[in-house]
Amino acid sequence: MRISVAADSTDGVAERVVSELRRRGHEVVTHGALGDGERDDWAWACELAARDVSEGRAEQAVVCCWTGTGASIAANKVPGVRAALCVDAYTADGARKWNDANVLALSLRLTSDVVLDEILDAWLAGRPSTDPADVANVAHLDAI
Ligand SMILES: O=C(CO)[C@H](O)[C@H](O)COP(=O)(O)O
Repeated sequence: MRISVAADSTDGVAERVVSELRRRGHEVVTHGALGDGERDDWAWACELAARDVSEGRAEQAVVCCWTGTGASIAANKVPGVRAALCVDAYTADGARKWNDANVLALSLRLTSDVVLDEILDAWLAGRPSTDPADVANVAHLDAI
């Protein structure tokens, strides 16, 4: 899968996100501090990754900032993006299952290497629920 990754810093797990995704066989596009001379402020970097998803250049994205909050807010401003700030495997699994999230937001501060691996395992294995109530909730997001 083609996955766009953005971060406002290379602190913490940002570079590990890229290496882990590549190790698992994914094609990774990078933005912000991980990119090549792009503006690395979180709002700009995370917008670029979210636009990759929205405009079909990537199937999913991972956006990172110190708290993860700004990254998720920026990504969620982009039409068609459902970004979820995930702190563990449970929230990552739920984000894929119940929210059909297409952008994973991470806190560089909170996410240890071990927790990152668990989040990526759950996120990449996760599939959207086909329960009609879940499908209706996700469909309503476009109407809000
Ligand atoms: O968590 C963040 C935004 O939600 C940023 O990473 C945090 O504000 C630090 O940014 P900067 O290094 O530019 O001061």
